[in-house]
Parts: sequence; C-alpha cells; structure tokens
Amino acid sequence: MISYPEALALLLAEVRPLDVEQVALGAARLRFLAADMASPLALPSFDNAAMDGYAVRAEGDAIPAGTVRAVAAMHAAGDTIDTYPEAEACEIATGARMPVGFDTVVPVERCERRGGEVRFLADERRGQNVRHAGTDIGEGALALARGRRIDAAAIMLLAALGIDRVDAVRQPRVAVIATGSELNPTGPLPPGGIHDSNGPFLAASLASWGVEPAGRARVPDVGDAFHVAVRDARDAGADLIVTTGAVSAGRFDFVPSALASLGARELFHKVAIRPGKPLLAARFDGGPLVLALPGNPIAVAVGYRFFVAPVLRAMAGLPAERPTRVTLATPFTGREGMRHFALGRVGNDAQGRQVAHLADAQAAYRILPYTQANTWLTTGADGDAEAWPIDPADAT
Ligand SMILES: Nc1nc2c(c(=O)[nH]1)N[C@H]1C(S)=C(S)[C@@H](COP(=O)(O)OP(=O)(O)OC[C@H]3O[C@@H](n4cnc5c(N)ncnc54)[C@H](O)[C@@H]3O)O[C@H]1N2
Ligand code: MOO
Repeated sequence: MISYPEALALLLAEVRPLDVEQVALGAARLRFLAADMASPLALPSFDNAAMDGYAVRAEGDAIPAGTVRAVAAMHAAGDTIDTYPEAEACEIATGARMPVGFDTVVPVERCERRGGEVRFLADERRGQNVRHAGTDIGEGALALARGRRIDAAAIMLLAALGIDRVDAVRQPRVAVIATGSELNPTGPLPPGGIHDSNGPFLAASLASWGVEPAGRARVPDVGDAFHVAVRDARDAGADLIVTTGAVSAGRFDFVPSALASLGARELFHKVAIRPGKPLLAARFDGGPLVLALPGNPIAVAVGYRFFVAPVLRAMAGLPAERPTRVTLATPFTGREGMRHFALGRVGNDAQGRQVAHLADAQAAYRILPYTQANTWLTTGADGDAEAWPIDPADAT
C-alpha cells in the first residue's frame, strides 16, 4: 500500500496553479494574492493628531503646567486649510492633519478652556500625541506578499491604501458528490436511513476555503446517478470533484469502477493512513482531479484536511503547509507503517508549556470528538507530534 507522502506527491504532481485574474476588492475575500503588493501611499499619509485636544508648537522639550495659549481655530479631520501662521494653539480633532509648524497635541482632558484661551493643567512633552506620516507603512514598502490570503485584515489595509482591484488567483471550482442509498436530507428517517453529514461538511469546509461550487449531489448506490453527477461536474468546469463513500471493498462500493468506466485514470487507491485508508485519487485527462473519500465521517474529515486541502493550496500556488511541533501529554502508539491522523486539544500544562492531548474515544464514525477538538495531530519522527489547524483555511 502506498504511503501518505507518496500518495500526496502523486496527487500534487497533477496540480497546476490556477490562472490569475483581476478582482474587485469587494469580491476578493478568501482569495489569494497573485503578486506582491507595494504600498502606493504612506500610511498615515500626513502627520496627524492622535487625540482630541489642542495642537501647539512646543518651544522646549516640555510645556509646563499652567501655560496659557490663545486658541486660533478648530481644526477637524478632513480640513484642507493647514496653516495658522499667527496661532499659538489650535483646537484639533483625532485624525486631523497637524497644522504646519505645530508639533504637539495636548489632550482635551488636561486642558481648561476659557473663551479664546486654553490653559494646560499638567506638564506636557514636546511631540506627544502626533502620528507621523509613514509610521504604519512607507510608500513603496511591501504591504502584502504574494500568496497572502485576502482576509478581513488584508482588506482593511488594501482599502486604507485606496486599492480597489487586486490580482488574485482564480477560485478553484469544486464539486461534491455524496454516495449512499442510506443517505437522506434533514427530516424524519426511513428505517436504516441516516442523514447526509458528509455533503454539508464538505460544502461548509470548501466555502470556508473560498472555492466556487461546481455542483453538489447526493446519489444512491444503484443506477446511473453517480455517472450523471460526475459528468455534470465535468461539464460545469470543475477543477476537482470530491466524492464520499462507496470506495472500499463492499458489494456496493462502485466508485472505483464507475470512475474507470467514465475514463478517469486512477492515481492511487488505498493509502497507509488511519482513518481514511480506502481513499482513491483519479484524474480525467484535460479535466478534473477526483478525490474519492471513504464514507465514514472522520475519514472524510481526514480526506479533506490532508488530501483536498493540499490540492487547494497547490492550486493557489502556495507552498506545502508547515505544521507546528507540539509535545504530547501521553505518548501515541499507532500501527507500524501507518500514518495516523488524530484529533486532540492543544493547551497549557501547569508550568504553562504547550502540550497536546489526544481526544478520547476517537473512531472513524464518531463525530462528537471532532467538534470538541482544536487540532489535528500527526506523530513526528521523535515521538513528538505535529499539530495542524482543524480547518486548513486557518493555516498560514
Ligand atoms: N471489508 C472491508 N470493509 C471495510 C473496509 C475494508 O477495507 N474492508 N474499510 C473500512 C473503512 S476504513 C472505511 S472508511 C469504510 C469506507 O467505506 P466506503 O468508502 O465504501 O463508504 P460507505 O460504505 O459508503 O460508508 C461507510 C460509512 O460511512 C457512512 N456514510 C457514508 N456516506 C455518508 C454521508 N454522506 N454522511 C454520513 N455518513 C455517511 C455510511 O453510512 C457507513 O456507515 O469502510 C470500512 N469497511
Ligand atoms: O479508515 Mo476508515 O477510513 O476508518 O474509517
């Protein structure tokens, strides 16, 4: 049986990075930047007040308590006039550009205003409460690097820089097909029926990654519905088709033969992993990749996390994900020759060190421990473990 690294290498050899397209900032969330972005502006673009108060020109290093200054004007954020040549003090709002020659802001709480004058109640330092141009980012500096996910923080910076279009990687088009005659939507179940949870799980996971859906189907184990769903996904231009179930050894495990009859070339079937061993990968020449995940829910979670996500990363032009090293609270003994993917929780021990605990009672059919875990764990060479975010969309 093929090992996990061998299987992944075969799979990734089939992936080409997706094209780049220009996207409006409002539609760019969850995509990946296709190029480094240099800052077209300095931020802040001008020296401005950090507090509401009075702008003054300090004469020495300090302004002693009791100093009185004549107030010239109210200077608010967005005001275009910025010279008050005769003024001693200028009432100023947070964010307003510092008037020319003014260098210090005294917060209003430490001021006493009497008519046209202001008196300072405490000693003040020269230069305080001014945010200088370029102290967030300088003009021409690297704002965001290629491969950076355009998340809300990136959108905040891009918007502040006045950038309304970005070069981003095209979203991958992914179809999901859940197989199983026992599967039902939510609602009352017939005898022996279960609710489809793999389909909604994959749809949610793929949405959190930021894929473009290219079809979603739930098909029985008999008839030609699977063939139709695969053809529909190909016709919809899917880059990747993810199926669940019917891929192991049973009488109704038709996915391997159905994919072959549709003309898909098998890359591998069965990987030395737990859970998820029966997993199959195939490719339609000139068409989509197919990842056929075994039906048990946690085998689907593993298939998504450790096969689908690396493919999505490669499509985005990202390098392989790097897990963090963690110490296991109790040693983990898996089966020789198998790569085990375990659920766990990373937390602090009594000394404040980070340790990982394996979730109790893990099994491929048990969903509850998955909802309680905060990390995936794989065992490292030296008995320590590698920790991976539960949702690969959270990986950097
Ligand atoms: N004789 C053998 N039996 C099994 C083997 C094997 O190697 N030899 N492998 C076991 C392993 S490991 C797994 S995993 C499962 C995978 O089997 P399939 O991929 O063929 O999946 P199914 O039989 O269709 O389903 C397995 C299990 O998962 C439930 N399921 C399926 N789809 C969904 C869904 N959309 N939502 C929720 N639950 C789903 C299904 O009802 C079954 O309980 O095979 C072992 N057996
Ligand atoms: O390995 Mo299967 O994928 O346990 O459930």
